[in-house]
Amino acid sequence: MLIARTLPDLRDACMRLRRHAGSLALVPTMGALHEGHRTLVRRAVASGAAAVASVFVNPLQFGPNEDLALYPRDEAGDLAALEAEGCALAWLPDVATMYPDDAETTVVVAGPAERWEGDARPGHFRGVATVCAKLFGQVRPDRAYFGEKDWQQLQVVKRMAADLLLPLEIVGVETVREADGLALSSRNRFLSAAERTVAPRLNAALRAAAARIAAGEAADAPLAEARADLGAAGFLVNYFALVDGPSLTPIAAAAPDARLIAAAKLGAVRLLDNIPVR
Ligand SMILES: Nc1ncnc2c1ncn2[C@@H]1O[C@H](COP(=O)(O)OP(=O)(O)OP(=O)(O)O)[C@@H](O)[C@H]1O
Ligand SMILES: CC(C)(CO)[C@@H](O)C(=O)[O-]
Ligand code: BAL
Repeated sequence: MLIARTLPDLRDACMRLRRHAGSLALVPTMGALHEGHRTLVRRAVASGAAAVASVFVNPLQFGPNEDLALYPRDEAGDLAALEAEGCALAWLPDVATMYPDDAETTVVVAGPAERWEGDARPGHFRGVATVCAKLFGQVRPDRAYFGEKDWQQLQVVKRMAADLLLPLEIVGVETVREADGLALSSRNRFLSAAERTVAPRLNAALRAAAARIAAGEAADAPLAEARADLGAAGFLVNYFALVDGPSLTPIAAAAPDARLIAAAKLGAVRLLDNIPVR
């Protein structure tokens, strides 16, 4: 596996890989890689392209009171995992490369970036869209892989790529879960043992509400009951909503592309999850 830490090294590696494999597939990550990330890399490798994974903890997507300083970092473990999955190139830029002092441009997506995570984390999607636009410009991949676990992020990146006429395909990959339903996330390691036993209830509440809504019930009561049950179990529910999947606008009942999305805090850890309603 090649490792690039500077733009000249990245350009050289990408040119060689493109010549050899014909196409490039990018997996953007913030490191602390787990089976969810590894699944994205496997999907990229299976596409026949040379897989490029970026590892960059992006300061622009963290709010002033968020966990940037505490975000888990494990470069040696990340490189070993990427190599084991057949990744061709690891791109490990530093902050000065991604955000030169004289930079004056950021990317702001409206529509799917509004509401939900957009409300809970002001500026977050500006940071995500900006860093993804830069990564796409640096690597020039034919495809980029994102997890459905961060559903709203996936829709924001798809919207940005379409609106800016970027010549790449954005591929969504189904959420990888623990056996008890908890979506894998780098932040799960901060759950206490007691919180870890409660955490799968978020996914269970989504599945219970989805079954009722898919059976024809209006969303109000299942959503209200899910919020109340999760509150009683110790979650601080941020949102638990039925939306149109691509646009993230709230809807009142089942529809094609309907999706249940939720964010809830358990102790210090903010958990995200979502599932289709069908
Ligand atoms: N359980 C999962 N299943 C599928 N994809 C995932 C999963 N967890 C993360 N990803 C995807 O991996 C990519 C990188 O995510 P990131 O590095 O933020 O990891 P994370 O585990 O989501 O961390 P965080 O704790 O910040 O949510 C994103 O496209 C994300 O959606
Ligand atoms: C897409 C991403 C790598 C951009 O920093 C990040 O938001 C993430 O890890 O999901
Ligand atoms: N997985 C989304 C990145 C973040 O929480 O900032």
